[in-house]
Amino acid sequence: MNNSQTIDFSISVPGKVILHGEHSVVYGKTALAASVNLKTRLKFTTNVEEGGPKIILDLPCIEFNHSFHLKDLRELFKKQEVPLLNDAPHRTFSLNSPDSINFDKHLEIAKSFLLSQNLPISSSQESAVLSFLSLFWGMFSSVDVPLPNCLIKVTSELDIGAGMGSSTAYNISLASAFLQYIRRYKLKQLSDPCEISKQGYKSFVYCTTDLEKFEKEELDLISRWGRFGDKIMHGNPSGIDNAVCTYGSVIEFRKGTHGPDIKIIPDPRFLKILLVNTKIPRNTRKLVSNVASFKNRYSCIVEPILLAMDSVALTAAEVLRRMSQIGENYDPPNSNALEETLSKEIGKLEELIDVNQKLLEALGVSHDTLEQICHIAKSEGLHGKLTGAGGGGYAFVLLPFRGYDKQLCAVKMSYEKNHFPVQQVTLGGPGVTLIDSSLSRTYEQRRKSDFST
Ligand SMILES: Nc1ncnc2c1ncn2[C@@H]1O[C@H](COP(=O)(O)OP(=O)(O)OP(=O)(O)O)[C@@H](O)[C@H]1O
Ligand SMILES: C[C@@](O)(CCO)CC(=O)[O-]
Repeated sequence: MNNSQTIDFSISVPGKVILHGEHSVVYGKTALAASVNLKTRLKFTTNVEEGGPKIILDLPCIEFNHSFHLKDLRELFKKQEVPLLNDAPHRTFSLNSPDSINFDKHLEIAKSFLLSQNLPISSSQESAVLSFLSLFWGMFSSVDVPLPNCLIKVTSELDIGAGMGSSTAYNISLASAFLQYIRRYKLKQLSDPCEISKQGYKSFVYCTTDLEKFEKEELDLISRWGRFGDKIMHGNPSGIDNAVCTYGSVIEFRKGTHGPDIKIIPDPRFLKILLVNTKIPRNTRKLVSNVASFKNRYSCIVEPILLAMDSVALTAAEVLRRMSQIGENYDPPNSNALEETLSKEIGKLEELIDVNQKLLEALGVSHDTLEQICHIAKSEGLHGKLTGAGGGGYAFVLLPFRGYDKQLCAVKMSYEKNHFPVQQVTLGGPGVTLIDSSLSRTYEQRRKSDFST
């Protein structure tokens, strides 16, 4: 690849809704989450001119725009190697080993770099920029690829800080963009294995067959780096958010000592929800730490609550699997019996939603406003619960299989009267999606020159 050739591409990443298992997933219990049709989008363009090589980071959602000069970033790379756990040597590190980074030290160095930039910055901007710097430094330090002179712009349809995974979608979009740039720069011959590590680092032989999409192993890598970025906002995230934003669809997730156990449930096409925004800001890290301290103080009470949450998630996963199967055979108008079964299955999901909301309340992560929203749903025969870390943010209300127009209209009116914004969303759908327009152009040029010779 020629250095002066422009690379531009877009990445889109969905937000997420946790259906069951928020908080209990942190303690190794099962959780269920789905992607939503609201996205974060990243636009990456190389070769920005004016004022020397730099990376322009444009984040309109949090009103941040700054140019980082490449010479400053190069200094950071030269002065300091990425710190590894147990002071392991750098020959043990590659792009494939985000988990071997000493995160606290890494973050400390990124913070002092940010301080040296002398930027007036809010706490939300600080988290986003630290994620950018940490991912950038972590992902580029071991690879034999020059730093990109580029513009990175991230926009989003997701509300920020409300439990819809905006931070994860942001981190996953950055990790995907850095990986795409590295692939575009390094992989000249598709399908040929290529060493991408610099000398002095652990060998990482990379191979891909398609630069216009990410393969399973590449998605796994993106998800692991996304979780690395999430640590800045969340402390020690369970990994469910990065998994669902990366792979999309509906996933059953459980943490494990050797990586998470992730089962993808084929899109249960009849799942529709109404998202209701409390407009109450909350902080995921704080809520997770409140539950930890509650559990420390009352382990014998909290443990059974977490166990009950596990059973709720496992039972709901079985219901969703049955719904997916029904979906495969569904052929209206000849499916009366299937429709009856579907309504019954959705009825079970409603019961599980009610149980879980009570359990979350007992854990101390609900809020009067979230309960008011669930109460309004109940008054119209519908069922809702908080989603994500709780304490504010969003609740969701499950919509029945059909015939819910009157109820929907009534709850929407009540929510609007109480100034809670609502949005109807579809669950499931794709995870990270890549559109590389410069690649299509390159192929087009290649095709043209093939014809002319
Ligand atoms: N589009 C974006 N542009 C820049 N920064 C973003 C963007 N989306 C999220 N962020 C960063 O993520 C932070 C919000 O993270 P937080 O975990 O509190 O909320 P969330 O991800 O929306 O909710 P949850 O993690 O519970 O699903 C913001 O303060 C900002 O630093
Ligand atoms: C509250 C929590 O369970 C979900 C946040 O989206 C935290 C986590 O899983 O890391």
